[in-house]
Amino acid sequence: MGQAFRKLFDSFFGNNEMRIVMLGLDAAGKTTILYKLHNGKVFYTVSTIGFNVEKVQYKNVMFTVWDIAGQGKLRPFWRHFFNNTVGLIYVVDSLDRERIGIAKEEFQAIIKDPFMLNSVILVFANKQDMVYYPFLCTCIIKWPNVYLDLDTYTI
Ligand SMILES: Nc1nc2c(ncn2[C@@H]2O[C@H](COP(=O)(O)OP(=O)(O)OP(=O)(O)O)[C@@H](O)[C@H]2O)c(=O)[nH]1
Ligand SMILES: [Mg+2]
Repeated sequence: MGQAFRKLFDSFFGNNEMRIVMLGLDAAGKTTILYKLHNGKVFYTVSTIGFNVEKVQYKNVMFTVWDIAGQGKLRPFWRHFFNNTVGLIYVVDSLDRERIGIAKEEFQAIIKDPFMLNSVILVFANKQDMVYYPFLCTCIIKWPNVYLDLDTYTI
């Protein structure tokens, strides 16, 4: 499990079962990450219709990680998963420059939702293995509980 994910999971010390949602545009890599977190393996994936859910044990805490479909027509359903959520992993495809504006708008809509106001947030810049010039992190973190993660982590 990579440093970015450890940082997120460590912030929940003291509780014994928690729910985390993983969101992002279609093909960002959410399902791939879910199964890598769950059992360390990368599987062939098809675009999710609905959601996948797996338990991820970290130290003595059990996380239930919900990977929700990211296709445009399915995004209106995201908000139904916000209740009782302690953490958000927002996955961005670093190669998908064309839709970075849409990814930003969707992210802004999520963090404005009243159910998400106290969530810990990890923004994960995925597919860094394919980026010719790896990101230099020069971003300003404005939101109080956002970890902006642009390092070349592998999970
Ligand atoms: N090169 C590279 N490809 C990746 C990475 N993560 C995922 N992919 C590929 O990206 C494609 C989409 O991955 P998924 O995990 O299915 O994407 P998703 O976010 O679950 O998409 P939806 O289910 O449609 O919301 C697949 O072909 C993956 O193999 C990565 O870190 N690097
Ligand atoms: Mg998926």
